[in-house]
Amino acid sequence: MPMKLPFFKNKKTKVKEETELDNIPEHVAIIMDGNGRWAKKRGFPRIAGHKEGMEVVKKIVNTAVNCHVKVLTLYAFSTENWSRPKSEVDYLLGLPKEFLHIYLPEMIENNVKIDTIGNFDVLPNHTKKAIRYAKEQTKDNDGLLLNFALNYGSRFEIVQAIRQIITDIDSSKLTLDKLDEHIFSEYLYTTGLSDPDLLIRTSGEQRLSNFLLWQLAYTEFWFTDVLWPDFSDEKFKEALHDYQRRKRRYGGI
Ligand SMILES: Cc1cc(N2CCCCCC2)n2ncc(-c3ccc(F)cc3)c2n1
Repeated sequence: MPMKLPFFKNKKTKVKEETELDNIPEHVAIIMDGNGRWAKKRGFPRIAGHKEGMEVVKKIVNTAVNCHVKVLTLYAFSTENWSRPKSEVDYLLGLPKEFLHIYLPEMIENNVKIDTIGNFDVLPNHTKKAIRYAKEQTKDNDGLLLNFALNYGSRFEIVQAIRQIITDIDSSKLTLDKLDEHIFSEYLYTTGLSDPDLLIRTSGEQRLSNFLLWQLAYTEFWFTDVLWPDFSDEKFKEALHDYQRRKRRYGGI
């Protein structure tokens, strides 16, 4: 008597339809590079590139909202940027106030929550005042988290984390045996945030420039020659679609 094999009900297995929203990267990080080059190509002063770049920030934020991205981290000012001419540093650190003066109402309307990572305290008072107000005005929003990396440097962030861990171990707030990757990540500016799923860098450069060195360990990188002021919602969606293609498993594991 042949062994009776189990049989499956002749039910039509539901094929999961891939949708536009499948495999959307939850956290997208962007190195917004190429602003100076954009201005130079046009015979404009460098600050014209930064100004145009600020307008693109607003466009890409709206696109990220519409594409259901959950966190958007933008590298706006690095610790290395302090070495630029004072006039350019002053202009750059005036952009947060200018951006928020124009676009904060629209950010609130779109349920965007604004936050920052980086060494905030040493920024100019006018910059801090504008950003503190925006953080307060958006603190209860639960839509896109718009996270500006301001006066951010990853190596500084990692050294600060190590210093604090040593302090906490010395004061018995932490014991060495409890220290692992998860506990370490809680000492970084990005504590509580998931690591970026997708990193976009514009202007053709293919390096990290001291950005999120710990957090990008498993992140997909997408590079484009397009200069940030020329970046568009079409290019942003191209990056998202490329990410979706990489993550598609066609029913496999
Ligand atoms: C320093 C800096 C530079 C800056 N650029 C424009 C984008 C291209 C890259 C550099 C220049 N942008 N663009 C938006 C902000 C900003 C920051 C915080 C905030 F709460 C609201 C807006 C910004 N901040």
